[in-house]
Amino acid sequence: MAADKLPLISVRNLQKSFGVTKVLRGVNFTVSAGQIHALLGGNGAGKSTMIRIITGGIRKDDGEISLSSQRDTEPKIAVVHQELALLADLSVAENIAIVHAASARSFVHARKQAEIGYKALSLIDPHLANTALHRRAADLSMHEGQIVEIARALSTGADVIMLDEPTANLTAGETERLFAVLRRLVTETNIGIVFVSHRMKEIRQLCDVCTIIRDGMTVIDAAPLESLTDVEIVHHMGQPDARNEIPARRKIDHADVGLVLKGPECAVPVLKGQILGLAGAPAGPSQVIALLNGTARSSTWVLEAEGWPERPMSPRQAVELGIGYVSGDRRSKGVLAQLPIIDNVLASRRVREGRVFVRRSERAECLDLVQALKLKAGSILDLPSTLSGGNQQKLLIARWLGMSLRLVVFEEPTRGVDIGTKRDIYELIRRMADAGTIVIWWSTENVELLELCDEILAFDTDGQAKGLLQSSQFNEDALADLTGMAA
Ligand SMILES: Nc1ncnc2c1ncn2[C@@H]1O[C@H](COP(=O)(O)OP(=O)(O)OP(=O)(O)O)[C@@H](O)[C@H]1O
Repeated sequence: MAADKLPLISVRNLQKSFGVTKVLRGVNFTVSAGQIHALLGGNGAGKSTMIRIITGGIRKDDGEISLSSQRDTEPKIAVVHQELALLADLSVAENIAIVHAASARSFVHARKQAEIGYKALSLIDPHLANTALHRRAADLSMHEGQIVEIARALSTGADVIMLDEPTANLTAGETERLFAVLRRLVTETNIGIVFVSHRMKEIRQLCDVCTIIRDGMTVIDAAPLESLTDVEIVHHMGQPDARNEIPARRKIDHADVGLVLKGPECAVPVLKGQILGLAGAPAGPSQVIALLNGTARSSTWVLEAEGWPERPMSPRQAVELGIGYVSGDRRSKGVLAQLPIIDNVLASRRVREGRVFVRRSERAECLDLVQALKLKAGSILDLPSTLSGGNQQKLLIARWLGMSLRLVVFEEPTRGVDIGTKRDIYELIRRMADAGTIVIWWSTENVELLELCDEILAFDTDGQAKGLLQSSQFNEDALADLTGMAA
């Protein structure tokens, strides 16, 4: 067998149940050396469960797994999960170096840690490499944490690196750099890479082959990507309607200004029912978002809207004013991990209406919302941790569905969401806007902003607002230029 085709991971007929739910029903998966392998499937198909079994996080019920290395060492697999897994009290350098086990102890080794951290980080973010090595992981933004985790995985010297939705939260420029590094690693060191993503454009840009899992079974096994069209891929994933067009927009009344966002040297009027996209690195959009969701303690941005203060003083006040917010950081700012799905879904209604006692009708109310989003859950009394990543994201959106809101703020709402569900979410966003709600939406996926928004406010990497694009001026290059991310 040619060295570059050596199977590094070989999974045959993998089976796994959680209680009575059979999640994996015969998964085959082969990752070869020198290959970037797209692992595809709808939300809840079983991708993360398989990864957790391969890496020893949970036990299989049945099936064969064999791992090989190209060196004379134990095979090593590094994973970047959808949810960040940094040790909050350790520094960035310590977090990166910790995977190099024996070197994480003495003073000399502390210097070594900084060296390892610097080398790893400068692969994708030279600025972070120069500034963040000694910061505590707890003080990093989600975006910075994501970069640190990826850098850590890249620095392990693993035979296979698995990346689960790594580009959510990365800007276009960072994604470009990451892809270049991955390609270089594969060419120079002949490792295998597994890329789990729902972003078709990126999959095509980066990957050589794909495996598609549907309802816990492999339906396409390591096929070259060029042998499948997008429509075929989506069809194999069991999402026949995924390429439906989003219905045309209702006409917006241009005299009907709902609020004005006032920033340093700019004022952006936003019409009722308008979808305003925020594009660019998080520095700028996160200031606007913090202003709107009531978490900004001081801000260079203020609001001007009838009956509203310049700045909501707390998240509670924001909800009471009729402002909804879907956080991009679902683990620490979104999902209420200790409460069942029903409480998670109904949380904002309860805050808004000051409900203290749980109403009997709430069960039906929750089931309606779960159904409207096709949220795949065993029972609404289960904890959110039993949901797949994409379904946890739907849970956060369900929270605001059907509520009468003046404004809703979305932060990467399609993060980890499969292609079919993305279209459902786009439609929901459109419907909210058509009902007169202002939608403010930050996404790092410029393509979706260009498809759905009426206007896009672009920020450069330093957080300065650089321009407001009207829909007639929309194109990818203009947006890349304004956000300072032209390739
Ligand atoms: N501990 C658990 N208990 C019960 N069910 C679980 C548990 N972990 C996962 N599941 C279920 O297993 C199914 C597969 O989940 P998994 O996370 O593997 O999907 P996925 O393909 O990675 O989806 P996504 O694209 O949304 O991340 C889901 O329906 C999920 O609800």
